[in-house]
Formats: sequence, structure tokens, C-alpha cells
Amino acid sequence: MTLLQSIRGPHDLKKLNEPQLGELADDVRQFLVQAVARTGGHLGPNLGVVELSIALHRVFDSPADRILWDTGHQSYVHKLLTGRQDFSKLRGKGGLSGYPSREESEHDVIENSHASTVLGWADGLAKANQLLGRPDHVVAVIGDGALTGGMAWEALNNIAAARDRPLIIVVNDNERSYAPTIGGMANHLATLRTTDGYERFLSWGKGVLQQTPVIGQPLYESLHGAKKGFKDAFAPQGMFEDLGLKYVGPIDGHDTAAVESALHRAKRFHGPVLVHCLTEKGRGYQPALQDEADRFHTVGAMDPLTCAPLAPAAGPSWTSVFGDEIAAIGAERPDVVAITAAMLHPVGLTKFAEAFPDRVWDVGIAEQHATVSAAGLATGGLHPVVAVYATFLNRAFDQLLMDVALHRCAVTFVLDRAGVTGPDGASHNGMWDMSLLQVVPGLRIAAPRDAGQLRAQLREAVAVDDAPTMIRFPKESVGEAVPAIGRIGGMDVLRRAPDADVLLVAVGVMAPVCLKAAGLLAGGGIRCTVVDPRWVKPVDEELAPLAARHRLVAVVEDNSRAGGVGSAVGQALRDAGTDVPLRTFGIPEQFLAHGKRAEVLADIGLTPIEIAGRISATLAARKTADGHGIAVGDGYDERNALGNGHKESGA
Ligand SMILES: Cc1ncc(C[n+]2csc(CCOP(=O)(O)OP(=O)(O)O)c2C)c(N)n1
Ligand SMILES: CC(=O)[C@@H](O)[C@H](O)COP(=O)(O)O
Ligand SMILES: [Mg+2]
Repeated sequence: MTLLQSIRGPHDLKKLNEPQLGELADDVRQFLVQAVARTGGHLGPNLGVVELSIALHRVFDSPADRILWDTGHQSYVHKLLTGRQDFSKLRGKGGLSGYPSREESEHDVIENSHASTVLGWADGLAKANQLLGRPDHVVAVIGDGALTGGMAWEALNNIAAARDRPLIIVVNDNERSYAPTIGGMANHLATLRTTDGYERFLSWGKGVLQQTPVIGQPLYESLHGAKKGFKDAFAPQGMFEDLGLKYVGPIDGHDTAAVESALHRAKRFHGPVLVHCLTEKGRGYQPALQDEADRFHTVGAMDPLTCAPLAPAAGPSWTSVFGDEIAAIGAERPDVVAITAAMLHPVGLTKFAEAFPDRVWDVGIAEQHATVSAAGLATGGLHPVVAVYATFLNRAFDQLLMDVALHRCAVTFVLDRAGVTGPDGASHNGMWDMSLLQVVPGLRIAAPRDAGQLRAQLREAVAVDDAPTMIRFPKESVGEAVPAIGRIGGMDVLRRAPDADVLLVAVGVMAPVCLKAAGLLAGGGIRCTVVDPRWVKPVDEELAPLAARHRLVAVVEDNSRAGGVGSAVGQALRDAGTDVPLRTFGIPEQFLAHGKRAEVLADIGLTPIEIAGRISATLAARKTADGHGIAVGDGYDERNALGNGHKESGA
């Protein structure tokens, strides 16, 4: 049994001596590399917080003392130390979440994996402790990247004002988000880090002098006094102290004893205090492949020695198709510029940035600023492309509505990871964009069904110069091309049938699913027309008249059912006085548990057999109701399709 395996909870940590702490850190690193290489996950961030996590749980008494993690992707070590060491199904269905989870442990608080929220949580918890007279500590761990997010500064503004309210902020400064962290904040942290160089020199000098007989110690003591004066006089006091926070640091975040000492100092301080820890993302992992691009921020399942993927990708990703096309557009359109929120490579802007370095900006983890600055860029005569993950655009809704759309700015939003993403759990699914953004006047939304459509719709979007546009696509490999056999209005016809009963509206990547469902229904005598609307907002004017020629309309989307495309289609049918019944298929109004995308889609009924089953059941029910519905043909087993006792649901 390793020392790590003997740790059942934080209480076991407090008994360890210094050599054992070093052994434990080694055990943890070996465990992380092996376990995360098997499942995929956030290897780099967690290798960077091994000593920090150990020190936190030795100095504080979780769960009474709250230890909070910003974004939470770096909480694997915290999990290992709080009784969760089975990583065999990490981020997989039924396994540990890749983020804190209240269901898993009383030591976990924030499940939201959206960055820059931890200081807000800490401010609230500290106020509650103070008002309710609880002596417990609140400790918020925030990365240097997350510190570039606006919400962190809203919280700091409040925290710094309450000089009498204890709250400990630990800045986990590894100088990186994915890539090196940008901006004035990062530069300021670097200034504080150079103080570290000065400190190291002095501690070297201390060692030398203290070993010098007779004159060494007295000389050291007089210099030490001078040092304090020198540091106060010349070393940067730092913005944090100017704000009103006590600043402790910079501390070597891989020296457990040093971190513990700093945390004990912070614990004794009766007010807000910031401990600045210097760490290294990916520390201790030196595989054959030095992937400097993001220091193993997120890795897929891989060989830990060579970093070779265990399961090669099924084909090019949607991201890579976007990346190639936007670079091509950039060569043709000098007015096209790009913005990323600290995720240049993950959102596919690498090629564009290499070709046009002056036309791309990384604004930090600041989607709201990305959106407003895009309004400025557009007003200044450029056409900005804001590339973010769908779920992260949620926080920039007001900026999109009131800064971009109100001024009819020609901004194109490209939302990667739209729909069910899967392993990253509830807060990473891009399932709300087509609901939230339905209400934005003038915004046009496209959902491509394959690579060819992504390329075409991206070009159509950047050609719009008097309104914002948005394109969204999922996290998976781009499937086969889905050819159109005709066009009605702006909609591509993918399947047609004489005297069809059902109009299946396939939104984006749901097209192949809908074509398969139509095939199943045909086997049961139910004839379907399948269309891909391409641009889902505004609803195509030809959709209502087309619907009127069918007995049932079904809309299928990889987005929340609530307020999604299905709802917009319903509104359009009502406005046109078309009373054809409508069934909408989408993601139910739930926070989805983590698991593979395909598993989650199956669980929520977004599969051909489930969709066909519900359509046939709806028609059968109408047959009962009005006598001329369609019985389910024997080419199709409804009982099996509806699964074991699935009650009618809107999925
Ligand atoms: C609002 C938001 N935007 C983007 C992301 C994607 N993301 C996850 S971790 C990360 C980098 C975080 O950097 P930092 O806070 O320094 O933590 P580190 O990974 O360095 O430990 C980003 C951009 C996110 N989680 N939330
Ligand atoms: C924690 C976070 O928000 C990102 O690192 C995210 O986990 C990346 O997900 P992808 O693997 O889909 O790029
Ligand atoms: Mg960082």
C-alpha cells in the first residue's frame, strides 16, 4: 500500500512528518499521471497543485473550514485527500466528476466549472460566517487565469472593503490559463514574482552569512533589518495591498512547509488576505512529448510515456473545420478579426493567429469583455469573429443583447462545444444558447449539419454587415456529409415522401439522427419529409406553409427544449395560423450528469429509435382521437422503442 492509499481523509494528513509529505506528493503525482492518462482529464492543472492541496488540508479543517476551488478542474488532489481514490471512471458515467461534486463529498462546494466565480462564493460564505457568528475559515483558490475574469474583480472590490471580515484568497499562479496568461493582471503578478527573485537571493545570503563564524550572524541581523526597509521602500507593494488586502508572498507553491507557514500566517489575520503561490502547471510530468501548447491542461486518454492517444479520433473535429475555414476567410477579408477568451487553440484559432497575428486578441477569461470589445471593433469598421465554447457565452448574454444586437453590430459568434458535451458535466454542456439567444432581436443563428454546411454558413455569416450572427456546432468528430436533395425557401430538403405524414425539422447535427428516425418510421408505414433549416433564427418563412401539408411537425435539436428552436417553430406556426400538431425533441430542463456524449444523448431520448417511437405514439394517439391517424406498422417495434416503461416525455 502506498502512503497515498493510507490517506482516508484530511485528518490522516495532519500526522505526517516532512519526509512523509514529500513521499505523499510523489505518490499523488504518480497516481495522477497513470489515472488521468487512462481516462483523460485535467492532468496539468492538478500536477500543479499537489503540495498546495496537501498544505490546505493540513492547515485548515474542511468541511467546517470551506476550501473552494475556482473552475474546479484542479480539484483531483483535493478529491484524493478527501476519501475519493477510485479514478477508474473519472468523468465517465457513474464515476467521479471531473469537478467538485456535493453529491460526492461534504468537502465539495462549487460544482460550476465556469471560471472566476470562486471569490464571489467566498465573499458570500464569509459574510454568512460573520453574521451567524461562525469562527470557520473560508479559503478560495483561484488561478491566475481565472483572475483575469471580471467577476473576480467584482468580488475583490467587495472583499477588500471589509477589513474586518476574515477571508483567505490563495492565488495559484502558474502563469498560464491554457497558454500563458495575458494582460495587465498577469504582468502585475510577474512583478510580484520578481520580488521572489530578490527573496531567493536574500535567503541564499542568509544561509551563507549564518555559516560565517563570528561576524556572520550579527551581519545577517543588521542586513535583515535593512532588507525589510529595502523591500518596503523599493519592492512593489502590489495592487492587492493598495486595494486593502493583506498580501503574503510570493511563496514557492511546491514547498509544502512554506505554503503551510504562509497559510498559518493568513489564518491568524483577521481580515481579507491574499496568499500568492507560485506553481508550475504539469509539474513533475516529463513525457516524450513536451506539449508546450497548454502544458497538458486537458488530455485525452493516452499512453503516459508517449502521450499517444489510446483511441484515435474518428475523423476531423468541427473545430478543425472551422479553424481551416476562418483562416481562409482571413486571407480574403482583411476586415475579419478574431477574439478568444483564453482558449486560442481549443476554439480553433491557431491557424488564423499564425497567419494574422495582429488580427487576433486573447482577452483572458473574459467573455463579456470579448463581446463588448467586439461591438467596438465592428463599429470601428472590422468584422470580429468571437470564438468561445457555447456554455461560456451564457455570461455574455447582456453584452450580446445590449451592446452588439442593439447597435446591429456585424459580429459573428462561433460557438464550439454546443449541445451535449458529456464528460465535463452539467456546466459544460452547451445546451442553452439557442434558447437564450432566441430573444435577441436581429440576431441570426445557424446550425450546420456537416463540414460543408459549416464552411458555407460561416461565409454567409461573415457576409452579414448589419446584424450579429451566430454559428454553433458540437464537440465531436464531424460526421459524413449529409447531402440535400432539394431546397424550400432557405431550408435544405434531406428526405421527401409523397403525401408525407410527418415534417421532421432536423436542427444542425441532429440531421443524421432524423434521417435514421425517418427510415424507421417508413418501415412502419409513416412517411416523413426531413428538412434542415440551416439558419434556425429567424424561422424560415416557408416552414409554416410546408408544415400545413403534413399531419405532424417534429423539431429535433441538441439544445434545451425550453425556448429552443422547437418553441420558435411553434410560435411561427401559430403566427401563420397553421394548426398542425407539433412535437419538440431536445434536452430536458435538467442539469445533465457527466458521461460520454452518446450515452447522455441516449439517456435523454435523442436517438433515432426513441424519436421514431414518440412520433409513432403521437400519431397513434391522434388516430384514437380523430380516427384517421396512422397505426404503427409491423416493421417497427414500438414497445422496444419506447423502452422499459418510458413514460411520455418531451425529450
Ligand atoms: C467562463 C469560462 N471560460 C473559459 C473556461 C475554460 N477554462 C477552463 S480552465 C481555463 C484556464 C484556467 O486558468 P487558471 O485559472 O490559471 O487555472 P489553471 O488551469 O492554470 O490551474 C479555462 C480558460 C471556463 N472554465 N470558464
Ligand atoms: C475546465 C474547462 O473549462 C476546460 O478546460 C474544458 O474542460 C475543456 O474542455 P474540452 O476538452 O472540450 O476542450
Ligand atoms: Mg493558471
